[in-house]
Amino acid sequence: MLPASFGLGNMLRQSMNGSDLPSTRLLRTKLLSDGYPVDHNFNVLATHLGVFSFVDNVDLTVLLRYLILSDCCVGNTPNRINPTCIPIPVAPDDPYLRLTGIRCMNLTRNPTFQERGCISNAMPAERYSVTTPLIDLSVVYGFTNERERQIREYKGGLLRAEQRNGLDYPPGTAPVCALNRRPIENACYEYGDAFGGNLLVGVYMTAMWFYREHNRLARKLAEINPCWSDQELFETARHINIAQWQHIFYYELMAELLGRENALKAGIIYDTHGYVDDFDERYEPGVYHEYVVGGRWFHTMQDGRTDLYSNKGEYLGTRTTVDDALRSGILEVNNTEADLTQGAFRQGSHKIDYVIEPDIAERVASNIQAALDLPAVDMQRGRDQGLPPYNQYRKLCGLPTAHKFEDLHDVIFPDKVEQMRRIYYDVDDVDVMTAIYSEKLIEGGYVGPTLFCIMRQNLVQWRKADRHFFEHGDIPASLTLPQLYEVRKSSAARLLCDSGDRVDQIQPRALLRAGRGNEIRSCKEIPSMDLTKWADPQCHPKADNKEHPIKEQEHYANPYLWESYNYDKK
Ligand code: HEM
Repeated sequence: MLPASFGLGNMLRQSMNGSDLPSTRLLRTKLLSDGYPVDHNFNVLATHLGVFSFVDNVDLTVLLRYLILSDCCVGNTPNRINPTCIPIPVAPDDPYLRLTGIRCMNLTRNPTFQERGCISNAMPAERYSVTTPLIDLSVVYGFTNERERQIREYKGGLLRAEQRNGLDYPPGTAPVCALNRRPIENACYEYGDAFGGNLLVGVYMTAMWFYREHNRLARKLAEINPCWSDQELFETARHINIAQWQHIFYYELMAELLGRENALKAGIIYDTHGYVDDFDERYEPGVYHEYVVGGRWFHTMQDGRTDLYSNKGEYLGTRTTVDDALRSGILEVNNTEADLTQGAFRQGSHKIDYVIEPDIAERVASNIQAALDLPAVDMQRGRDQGLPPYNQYRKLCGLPTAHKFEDLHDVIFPDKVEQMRRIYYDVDDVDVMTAIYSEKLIEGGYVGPTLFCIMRQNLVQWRKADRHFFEHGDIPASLTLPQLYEVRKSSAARLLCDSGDRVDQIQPRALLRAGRGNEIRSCKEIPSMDLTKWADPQCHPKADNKEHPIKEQEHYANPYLWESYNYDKK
């Protein structure tokens, strides 16, 4: 969003006085605390879909570099010689690590286009990422034609799957889970993106639901259109699957996190039953550096525990979330997938605030590294990706430039500003990610004003840049209006009912805690898509194929998702 800011030779930006910027571990421990508060609004399913959405549009292969291969903390001292090293110093009086002797956290720079010889070293370092930078289920389908060929069955439009207990599973042969130094349980799934897809529990559960959902859609479409080829079935199932993911992502997850009213005003979502033709060929599909750095704010909502529940709602136990990274095989041990799925919509997420769950703050790399503080890494990544100081984003986002620390009081709590004043040399040194972790939340949303401004820019850009965005009606491949109307019935609740492991009841707004107005109820009461709207006249020559007009009272395809908004309007 803004020109990159690096030091000489693309090293990390320096402080206004020419010294290194302060340790992000120091900033993190002074500004954010460790603790266990539970959110009253969101549940763990929102976290799962959130992290899945990021893996859908950016890759985390940088982890392979520093978790497995590098040592940027030789002898517990930050390595300043190796240019790929950006370790985080730990102060001797660190509140948690003072007794351990750990004085350095291992971290390497993101891979860049420069390293691959694609652009000159004289240009600002540019992060290299291989995933498609759109909301397009690339975790499930992959991001190359070659990978798509590997995961397709080439029969009935299906993705390759093994059937166990009446459920589809992708083949379980991906070698990537060997990176977790724990016993490998049976499977590590061949999702389209095998690394990203198996990475974290939220990702491999969500990838599983959408993988199965593809096959469910393909089988239904084959019943409706027996004359369709494998290719037609595959393309249409994938089109519907991506369309419903975009609907869930924009109208359910983002609408709740940013505030529905805010998202409407910003042109992120629309209050309409028709098409939204906002495709604009001047916009390029892409992910802003600020979006993937700023999005890390949601690490605050990540719980360190993933609870197991029976489908009657009885608490069965809990798992340590960070230990389950790269360990998707656990899903098929006993009833783990079914129990974690129940837990996902019954367990409150970690509260979205300034307190970080201790495992996320102290040992996010599980047993692979002695200590790793994720929010500190998040702040360091802002520097690694060349984000200029916070003051420049204030200007970009319509806030006045701060000339002294006290000027930050408009959007940051005074006690946090006071900490910043003590740690930074100059107000122009303040990192944008440090500020995102410190800003007061906007009215009706769960992000501060700078992150809102950043997310708005990317979310609007994705809609405008993606010719195939589900609400666009102006290309031959667009959904017809009756089909669009069906996609607008989709929801996370329906996805779990159709493609989760043994879900027969759920609350309609499944990302939110169950309770009054959002009671857990039978899946029969959760709106579902009518796939006969995809019936092909060529397979049904005698049928009445006229399109039926949509009635006004059917305005909102899934009334549950708009409930809070209509309530607020009243
Ligand atoms: C078990 C839970 C989670 C763990 C263990 C985890 C861990 C990580 C790690 C290790 C990184 C890379 C750190 C680096 O830059 O070197 C990362 C990046 C990131 N995470 Fe998480 N995370 C979790 C949940 C979430 C959630 C719930 C969200 C958002 C809803 C999220 C959003 C992000 C984003 C946006 C990035 C940056 C991606 C990139 O730049 O490639 N994470 N996370």
